[in-house]
Amino acid sequence: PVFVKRAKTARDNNRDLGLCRVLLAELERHQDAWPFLTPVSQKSVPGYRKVIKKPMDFSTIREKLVNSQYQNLETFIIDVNLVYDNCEKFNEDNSEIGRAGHNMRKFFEKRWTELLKQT
Ligand SMILES: Cn1cc(C(=O)NCCN2CCCC2)ccc1=O
Repeated sequence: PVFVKRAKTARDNNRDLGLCRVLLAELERHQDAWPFLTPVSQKSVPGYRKVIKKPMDFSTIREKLVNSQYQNLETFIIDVNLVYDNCEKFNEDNSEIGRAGHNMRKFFEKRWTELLKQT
């Protein structure tokens, strides 16, 4: 009957750490990465500290990856998406940084789905 649970097939996570390294390297060298390479300066960007509760940037993600602070691919993807969500919250879509955020999110979505489809 339809309600009989089928055994969940776990996906093979053995390549995930390498995948995170590849993905992060591609994000860091993307031409639209410049607003996200280092933490937003809470001193020189008025309002940032108050508005953005969980700041995140590529150098912080790099630090966490190097220090084995990501449990799995999911927690890595959550941090990358936090970069883009913070950017959307703080910047107009029609602004230099707002557009860079949309471009970077699109690029990331495309690349991790491509890499995950790879056998
Ligand atoms: C993601 N984000 C970034 C900024 C920002 O100004 N980043 C510094 C960019 N500069 C580039 C060369 C030195 C620093 C402001 C708001 C925001 O949401």
